[in-house]
Amino acid sequence: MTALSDLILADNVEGLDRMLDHPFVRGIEDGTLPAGAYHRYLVYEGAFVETAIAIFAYATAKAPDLAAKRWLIGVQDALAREQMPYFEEIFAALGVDTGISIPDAVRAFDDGMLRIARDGDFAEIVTAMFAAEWMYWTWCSRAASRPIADPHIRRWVELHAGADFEAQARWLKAAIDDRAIPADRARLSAVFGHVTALEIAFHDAPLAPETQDA
Ligand SMILES: Cc1ncc(CO)c(N)n1
Repeated sequence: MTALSDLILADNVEGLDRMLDHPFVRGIEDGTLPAGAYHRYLVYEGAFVETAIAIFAYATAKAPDLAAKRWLIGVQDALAREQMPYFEEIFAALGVDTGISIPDAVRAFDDGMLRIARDGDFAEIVTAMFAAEWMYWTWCSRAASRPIADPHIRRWVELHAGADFEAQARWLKAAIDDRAIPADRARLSAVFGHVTALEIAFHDAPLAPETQDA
C-alpha cells in the first residue's frame, strides 16, 4: 500500500516540480544567483527560522505523545542553537543590511505557516513542515552535487542536504504516516499545496525586490 505521505507528494507533484525548477534554485545550482538576491533571501530566511521555532513549539504543544514531543524539542533546539548562529555569523561577515523591508510574499509565507501552526491540528502542522523541509532537502541534495563556488551558499546547501536535516524531513514524513489516516488525504494535500504555493512566492521575492516591496 502506498504510504499516505507519498500520496500527498503525488497529489502535489506539479507544485513541487515548479519549486524544484524555480529560478532561485536554478540560480544557486548554476552559480548565477546575484549576491544581492542571496543577501535579501538570507534576511527573509533569518526571520523565518525564528517563525519556525514558534511553529515547532505549537507542534510540541499539540503532539499526541512524549516521543514526538521529545523529537520536536530537539528540532527547536537545533534551530535556535545551530541555524540562528549561521545567520548571525553571515550577516556580520558579509555586512548584510538586515534592515531592508520585508516583501508581502515573505510576510504571507510567515503568516500562513504560523496560522497553520496556531489553528491547525498536529497532522496539519506536521504536513506544513513536511512540505517545507522535504522540498528543501530535495533541491539542496541535488544542488550539493554541483560545484558551488560561494562558501556561504555551499554551507547553506550542505546544511539542508546533510544527514541531520534529512532525518528531520523523514521524521515529518513518518509522523504523517503514523498519526494520520487515509481519510485525511484531501485535507492534508490541500495544506501541502498551500504551503508549496507560499514557498514559490517566497522565493520569487528576493529575485525581484523592486516589484515586491510595498
Ligand atoms: C522558506 C523556507 N522554506 C523551507 C525551509 C526548510 O526548512 C526553509 N529553511 N526556508
